[in-house]
Amino acid sequence: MMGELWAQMGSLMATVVFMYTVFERFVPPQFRDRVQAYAQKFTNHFNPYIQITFPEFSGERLKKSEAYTAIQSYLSANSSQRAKRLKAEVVKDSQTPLVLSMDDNEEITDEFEGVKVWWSAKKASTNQQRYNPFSYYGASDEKRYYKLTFHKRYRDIITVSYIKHVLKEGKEIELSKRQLKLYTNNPSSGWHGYKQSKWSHIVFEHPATFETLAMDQKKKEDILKDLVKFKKGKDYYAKIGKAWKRGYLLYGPPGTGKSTMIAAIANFMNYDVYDLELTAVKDNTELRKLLIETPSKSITVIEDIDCSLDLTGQRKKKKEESEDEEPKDPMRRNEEENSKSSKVTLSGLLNFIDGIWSACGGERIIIFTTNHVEKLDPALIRRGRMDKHIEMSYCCYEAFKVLAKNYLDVESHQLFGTIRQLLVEADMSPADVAENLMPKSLDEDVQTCLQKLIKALVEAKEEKERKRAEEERLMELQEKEESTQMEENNKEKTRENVKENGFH
Ligand SMILES: Nc1ncnc2c1ncn2[C@@H]1O[C@H](COP(=O)(O)OP(=O)(O)OP(=O)(O)O)[C@@H](O)[C@H]1O
Ligand SMILES: [Mg+2]
Repeated sequence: MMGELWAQMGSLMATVVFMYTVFERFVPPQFRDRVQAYAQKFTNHFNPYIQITFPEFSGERLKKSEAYTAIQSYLSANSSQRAKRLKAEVVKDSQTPLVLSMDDNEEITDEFEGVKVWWSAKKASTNQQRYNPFSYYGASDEKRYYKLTFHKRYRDIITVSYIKHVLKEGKEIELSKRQLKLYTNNPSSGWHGYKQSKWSHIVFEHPATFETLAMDQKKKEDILKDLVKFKKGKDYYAKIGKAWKRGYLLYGPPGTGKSTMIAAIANFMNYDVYDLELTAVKDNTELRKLLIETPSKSITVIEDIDCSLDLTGQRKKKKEESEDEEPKDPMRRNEEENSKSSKVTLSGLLNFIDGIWSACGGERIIIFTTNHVEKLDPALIRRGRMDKHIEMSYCCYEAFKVLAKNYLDVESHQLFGTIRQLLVEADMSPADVAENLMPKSLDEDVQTCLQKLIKALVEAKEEKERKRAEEERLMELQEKEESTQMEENNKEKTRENVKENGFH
């Protein structure tokens, strides 16, 4: 039986070799293309399978194809179990340094809605014999590509749904595996020249997560729900005709976890962070250039927005000017306007966030933080612009319990009751609570750390009471002064009346 099969294969091979020799010998080169095309047509007529290739490099400038990379990730996720020959590569910017993918000429099968397809990784050498120093494929001029084969009966399902599904999943796998980055803006003096760019980055490795973030549980769940809704909201935002972006304003006293929350959001969403230092931005034009370079799936952060700029200045100045009775010297006015236009302004920032920026790529989050929400211009924080205002407050009992679990690995203790009471009476930031909870030496046990915190809380409570008493004293003093002043004014008025009317 086997012998017969070998004999048949041998004669088939011989026929192929014979036909190839005839083709090379007798068909003149100018007709070879045409003969090949006819032969292809002939075989296609009987071949029920369709093949699609996805080359590694495409386009005129031979850019690495996004589709190829996405397919590679998609296939890698499965091929390490299914393919027998694997290729191990060290991939830059990935959480797992060694990535396994199917080796050249290896084939695996996949199934989609009951349809079977075949994927193979191929490598072809180009005809270029000469060494080409500008080649994208390296000295050997090898072209790699993936080949997808399926039955022509399933043409629609594969070309319409399956390929879309592969690319989407591949991209998601890529994103979940990549290392997050923290970008900071370079001063514009360094924007030009070789290899200079507007943003510099380092690997973002902040360990903060929503589990370790100490805050009111309900508030935390609320934020998480909001983020999940945003992540899945592509179609929803398109339906309502709104740009797919979300603005958060985090406000609260120092050390209450605003920056920690940003890190937790980045880790949860798997987004890069673009930390925009406004004081290093010269004017609105520069601001636009920086913002336009932030990609989708990113968080743009502007910390301490109240300190970065006098964002309310412009509006106030305008008002003061209109109240000014004397018109200004035109030269001075010109100078002032020039200096104004060469700065980053509130309106420049807002116009850009609301306008063009929203149109260039979705899935972006912008976060402002401030210690003084009351100082911000209402225009900056109105709804629609900053979708969610999140107050990060002094440590409450629930937040303390998270910190005690994080720092001391305890969930209950007899001192918790005292601490609960003191947290209501004293104002202490989670940063200070954490600092007191952290054991400073090996012989500091849970009891010692909790007592340390109680002592600090008692001091904070006394300090708060002292401050309140001082404020009350000042208020009383001010009220007294005002009433004396009013009495004086009344007396003055009576004296004037007496003078004018001439009677007592
Ligand atoms: N809510 C919190 N949960 C967990 N850790 C916290 C929290 N708040 C503060 N911390 C701890 O305190 C440190 C300082 O907190 P963070 O920098 O997030 O405060 P912030 O609100 O951004 O302060 P600032 O207003 O000064 O920028 C963090 O490194 C973290 O360890
Ligand atoms: Mg901060």
